[in-house]
Amino acid sequence: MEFMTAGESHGPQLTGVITGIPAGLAIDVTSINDALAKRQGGYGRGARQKIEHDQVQIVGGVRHGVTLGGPIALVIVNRDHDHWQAIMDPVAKANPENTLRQVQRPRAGHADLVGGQKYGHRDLRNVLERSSARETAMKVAIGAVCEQLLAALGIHLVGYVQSVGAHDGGRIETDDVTAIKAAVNANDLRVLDANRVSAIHAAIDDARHAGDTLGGTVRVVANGLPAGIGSYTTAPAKLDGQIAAAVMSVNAIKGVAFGDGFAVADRPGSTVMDAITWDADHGYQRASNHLGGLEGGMTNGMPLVVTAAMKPIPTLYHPLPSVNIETKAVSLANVERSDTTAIVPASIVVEMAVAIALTQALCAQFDDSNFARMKAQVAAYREELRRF
Ligand SMILES: Cc1cc2nc3c(=O)[nH]c(=O)nc-3n(C[C@H](O)[C@H](O)[C@H](O)COP(=O)(O)O)c2cc1C
Ligand SMILES: C=C(O[C@@H]1CC(C(=O)O)=C[C@@H](OP(=O)(O)O)[C@H]1O)C(=O)O
Repeated sequence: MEFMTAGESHGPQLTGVITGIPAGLAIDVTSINDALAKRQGGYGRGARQKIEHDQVQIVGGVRHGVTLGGPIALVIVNRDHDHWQAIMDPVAKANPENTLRQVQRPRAGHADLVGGQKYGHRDLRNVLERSSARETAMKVAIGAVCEQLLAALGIHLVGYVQSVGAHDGGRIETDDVTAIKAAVNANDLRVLDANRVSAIHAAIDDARHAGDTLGGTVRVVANGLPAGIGSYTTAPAKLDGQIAAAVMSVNAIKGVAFGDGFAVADRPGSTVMDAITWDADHGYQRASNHLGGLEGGMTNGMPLVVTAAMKPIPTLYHPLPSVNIETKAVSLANVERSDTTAIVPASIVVEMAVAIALTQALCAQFDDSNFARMKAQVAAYREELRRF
């Protein structure tokens, strides 16, 4: 399974194409739109989300709610394009007199300067329109299709905010609880401890008032994966590498870890390895899950636990010094309308990145032509594992 997205942040639409999803998979548009709505939510978002009301249109590869086996084509319209028609027209020639919304003072931490240097753009808007995380709306729609395949195989994912940076340089943690799913759906911050929400809102307010921004960490848990997805045999076949690449490709994600993460480096092996157990009903399991469900580049049947670190939003309303690329004068960086933090949307974008990577691994390992055949193969494989 492969996918591609196209489209600029203020262009007419986002377009997505997915190949390699088997025929015969039921697709529910409502749940794709629910995922899109979650991505638009969260405290600390900028004004753009008041304009957009993301809804997917399926325009290829699905008939009467069931996949056909061909490329699946998806569209999400950018409502904000109405305000940008002349500036972002894909066809009409630019009016050289109209310098409105041109960008010449690159923002540190965004793609502006290096993207301009690499692609030869003097108007850095040509960079930021595509480097914008607006693209993650389509990634979520694609991931929501993947989650439907995974759910039909008994594999369920949830993403949530684990911590948010604080304006004083500290960190506000949210608490892990067992009823992750219910709690995640219960509040807009997708955090698990309601008492923490007001502290997090206050930290985000502080940052906004100071013209500053915040990052944080998000966690994704996937339950129901059979052991042995991925492989130890070659570097590109290792599932941990595939998931890390998918998660790191999300805008502003700067770190990824599995299970207990970087902490394992400081602990003795006896407290990090997960002891092997066996019973007739479940076959092999692990007594703990420090390694986050991965051994040797393969799932081991325990929940997959992925944590990702997001840097603060690069656009600062109190901008850092920059350089005007035309005059070379020291100038404050350009200020674009922006989020103060996007940690809540990041929790669903990272969840969907993991869903895409898992779907790719499953489609590579089992029949990817017909979903009923894939499902039967996965069920037979689960039984083989139980009897091993
Ligand atoms: C959901 C989401 C929303 C974002 N919103 C903004 C934003 O409003 N302003 C901004 O400057 N960066 C925003 N970012 C981050 C930038 O897109 C990102 O930092 C930039 O593309 C540079 O890529 P890098 O941080 O991966 O190096 C957002 C990221 C995500 C995941
Ligand atoms: C549009 C989205 O996020 C955008 C991501 C983004 C960036 O630089 O990454 C900058 C902002 O764009 P705008 O200037 O149009 O408000 C965000 O709103 C979205 O998430 O739907």
